[in-house]
Amino acid sequence: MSAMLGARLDLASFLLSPSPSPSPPSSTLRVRPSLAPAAAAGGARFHAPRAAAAAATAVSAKPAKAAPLSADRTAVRLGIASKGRMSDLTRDLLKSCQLTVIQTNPRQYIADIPQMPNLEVWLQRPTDIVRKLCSGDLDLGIVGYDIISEIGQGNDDLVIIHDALDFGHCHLSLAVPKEGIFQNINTLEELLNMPQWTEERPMRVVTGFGYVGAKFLKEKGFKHVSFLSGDGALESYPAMGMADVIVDLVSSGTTLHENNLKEIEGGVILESQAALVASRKSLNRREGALEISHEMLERLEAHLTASGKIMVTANMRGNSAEEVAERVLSQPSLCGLQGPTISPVYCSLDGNVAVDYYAINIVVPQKSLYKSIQQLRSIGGSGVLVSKLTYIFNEETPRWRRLLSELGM
Ligand SMILES: Nc1ncnc2c1ncn2[C@@H]1O[C@H](COP(=O)(O)OP(=O)(O)OP(=O)(O)O)[C@@H](O)[C@H]1O
Ligand SMILES: O=P(O)(O)OC[C@H]1O[C@H](OP(=O)(O)OP(=O)(O)O)[C@H](O)[C@@H]1O
Ligand SMILES: [Mg+2]
Repeated sequence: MSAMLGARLDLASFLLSPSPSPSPPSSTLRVRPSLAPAAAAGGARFHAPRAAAAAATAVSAKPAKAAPLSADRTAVRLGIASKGRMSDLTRDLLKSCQLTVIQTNPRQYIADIPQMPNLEVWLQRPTDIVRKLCSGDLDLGIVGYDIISEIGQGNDDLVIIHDALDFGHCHLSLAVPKEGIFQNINTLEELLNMPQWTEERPMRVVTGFGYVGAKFLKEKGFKHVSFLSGDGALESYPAMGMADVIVDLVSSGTTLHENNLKEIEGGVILESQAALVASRKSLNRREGALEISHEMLERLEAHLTASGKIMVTANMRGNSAEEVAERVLSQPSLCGLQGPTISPVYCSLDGNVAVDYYAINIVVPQKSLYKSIQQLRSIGGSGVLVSKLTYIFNEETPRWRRLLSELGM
């Protein structure tokens, strides 16, 4: 399902901007960490989540405030998901960066990455990873941006190092039943203006995202709303009569569809994918944390830049490298990352060294492989070799420069 147009959080601007702007744009989440979900929602008629209010309170009671840096450990700590869909995907990504996580027993919660001897890997629930970054018990973490937003509550100590690890793609969305009083409700505006919502009978929202959900609805002008917190199978709540609408994660849209629910225009609260996040305090003060972050960022960027790209090598007859280059550059699919690399192929001819052929190297997107081969052939290319790329290291990554400037370095 394609994400609907609506207010979205801009991944790059959240948490990475140096300081809260005096009047943040409505699409940017930036909230004082001390606000409890209900308080963040504002107004007496915004009722706090009921069932799991305790969990929400626990988060706000210990607002995501940075604890003093613990001096009694020297290792840098990375938190990754211990179970669930993010767990294997995180390990797979690290493995692709030659950072294989070694866990001696699947029930052990500590593991290591041999290439990074000063790094401890802790296997934790995603929500706990964010809490422990805020409390100073972890230095780095890989979790979904949704969880960073919900649990981090705009805590300034959280800094996103890489905001697009290219897995765990989903969006947090408000969805309503397809039928009944919602039959003709297709936009957030229409939902807001429904006469049904009053102080006595607020719109009941079930969600695991009490903080972000309440903040969104408040910003959109909803006044009569009550929240019920649930951990899973939220799509069943409207049919059970326990909630009117839901705020939950969506990726394929199948769960909504199968439970007779629909998304509405303007109802997308945030877009999410896995991110590498750190504690600012750790990066500034824990020995080795910044160096490890740099190496991880470099490896991640190089791997993610290379994924989906291939290297094509071919030979081509020609009078000069320039002439061959002109032929190659005349083809739209053969321009490569920064133009083709063309080198002479030297051969021995009657006892002399001669150049009859040139070798061409180009990096092209995997999806345009066949088109590239056709174009190479059409300009006289032969002996085409295709190889997978593991890494593409560009110059210093902009994300690293942004991180340093965010840290005031
Ligand atoms: N349907 C989905 N598609 C893609 N990513 C998702 C989806 N649902 C959740 N995610 C991402 O995965 C993260 C972990 O999800 P969640 O905490 O629900 O774990 P899980 O894998 O479903 O395991 P469980 O719910 O059984 O604990 C979320 O924070 C989000 O970033
Ligand atoms: O759009 P879809 O591809 O259908 O995915 C959306 C579903 O995925 C997540 O649930 P999950 O699978 O984590 O189950 P849970 O509620 O038990 O955690 C989310 O809470 C939705 O229910
Ligand atoms: Mg789940």
